[in-house]
Amino acid sequence: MLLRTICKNKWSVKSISTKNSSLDEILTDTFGRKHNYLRVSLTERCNLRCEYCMPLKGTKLSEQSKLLSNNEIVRLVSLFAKYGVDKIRITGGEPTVKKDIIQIVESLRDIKTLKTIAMTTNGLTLTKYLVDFQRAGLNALNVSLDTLQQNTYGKITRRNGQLLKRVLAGIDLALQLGFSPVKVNCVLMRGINFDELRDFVEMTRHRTISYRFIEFMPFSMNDWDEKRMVPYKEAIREIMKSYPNFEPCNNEPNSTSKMYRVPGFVGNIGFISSMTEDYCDSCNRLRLMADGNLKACLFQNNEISLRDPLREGASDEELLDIISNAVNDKKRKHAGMKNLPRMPNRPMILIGG
Ligand SMILES: Nc1nc2c(ncn2[C@@H]2O[C@H](COP(=O)(O)OP(=O)(O)OP(=O)(O)O)[C@@H](O)[C@H]2O)c(=O)[nH]1
Ligand SMILES: C[S@@+](CC[C@H](N)C(=O)[O-])C[C@H]1O[C@@H](n2cnc3c(N)ncnc32)[C@H](O)[C@@H]1O
Ligand code: SF4
Ligand code: SF4
Repeated sequence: MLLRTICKNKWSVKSISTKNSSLDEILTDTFGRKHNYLRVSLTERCNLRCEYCMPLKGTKLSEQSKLLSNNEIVRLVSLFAKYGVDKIRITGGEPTVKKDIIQIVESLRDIKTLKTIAMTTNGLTLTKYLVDFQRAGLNALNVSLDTLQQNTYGKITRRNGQLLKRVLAGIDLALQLGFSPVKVNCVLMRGINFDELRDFVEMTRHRTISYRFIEFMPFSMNDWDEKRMVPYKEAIREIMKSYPNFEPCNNEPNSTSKMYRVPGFVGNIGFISSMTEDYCDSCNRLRLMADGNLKACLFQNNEISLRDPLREGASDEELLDIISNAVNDKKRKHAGMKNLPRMPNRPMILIGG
C-alpha cells in the first residue's frame, strides 16, 4: 500500500532504508547539507491577494479533507524534530487565518527540541493575536510589507489600502513585545515600490527591524517580468546614493539574506538575492505544504505526499524512508534565472515562501 502511494506521486524511490542511518544522515542531502529548518504551510487561504503571489484569477484550493489536520501536522513535525529539525516556520497562505493556530503553536512548543518557532505573516491580525501567539510559544516573527504608501498597498495586495495601518501597528506591537529583530520582507519591484527605498531604510533608524528586500521571483501565473525585478546590487547602489556609509554586517548562519546596515541605525537591511545570486550552497530548508506534500526545494517541482502514507498507517520508519528519498533527490542549486520562469511550479501562495 505504501509503495502504491509513492508511485502515484511519481517520486523515484530508491529502496534505501533509514534503519541503519544515523540521526544526522536522514536529513542530510547528497551535497552534505543538513536540513534543520522546516517551513510548514498551515493553510492555502489568505486575506490578501498580493499580485506577485496570488494569480489574478485566483487558484484552485484543496478540499478540506485533503489538508493536513492539526494532529497530522504535529506528528510530522515531531518526526522531523527527532531527526534534527530545530527550527519551524509557520507560513501559508496567511497562517493567521487558520482556525486553531494558537493550539498548533502550543503543540509545537511542547516538542522540546525545537529552538525556534517562527512565523511569516502579512501582519494584518497581529494587533489582535500576537500576545497570544507569543504566550503560546512563538519566538520569531517575519512580517511582509512591500510599501509604506496606502495607495500602493491597495494596488499590490488588491485590497483596501487603509489596511496598511494595521500592519504598521502590528510591527510596532511586535517590537514592544520584544521580538528582536522583527524581520520585514519586501518584494522590491521597479515601478511599484523601488522609489520607496529611502523610506524603508529610514524604518531601521530607530527600530530594531531587519528590512529585507526580496528579488521578485517567478511562480505559476504571477506575471513575472525580469524588467520589474530589482537585482540586489542595484538596490545597494541606490541606497548608497543617500547613505554612502552603508556597509555589510554579519549574516546569520544559513541565512537567506545578505545583511547590511547604516552605521548608527539600530536596525539593519537585508537582501534576499534568490534570482541573481543564489544561496543554495548553505540551504537548510525543507517545506511541508498544507496538503501534506513535502517539497525539498522551493524551485523543484517534484513533491511527495506524506499525508497519504500517514493516512494509510505508515510507521515512522516508513515515513522517514520517504523523507530521506526526498532529501536525497534535492538538486544542488535551482535552475537559474533564465530557466526558472519556464519551469512548472505551484503559485507561491500554495507553497508558503
Ligand atoms: N530561493 C529561496 N528563497 C527562499 C528560501 N526560503 C525563503 N526564501 C525567500 O525568502 C523570503 C522570506 O522568507 P521568510 O519566510 O521570511 O523566511 P526566512 O528568510 O527563512 O527567514 P529567517 O528564518 O528569519 O531567516 C521568502 O518569501 C522567499 O522569497 C529558500 O529556501 N530558497
Ligand atoms: C507566500 S507568503 C506566506 C506568508 C504570509 N502570507 C506573508 O505574506 O508573509 C511568504 C513570503 O513569500 C513572499 N513572496 C511571495 N511571492 C513572491 C515572489 N513572487 N517573489 C518573492 N517573494 C515572494 C512574500 O513576500 C512573503 O514574504
Ligand atoms: S504574499 Fe502572503 S499575504 Fe500576500 S497573497 Fe501571498 S500569502 Fe497572501
Ligand atoms: S532554491 Fe532550493 S536549494 Fe536553493 S536555497 Fe532555495 S530551497 Fe534551497
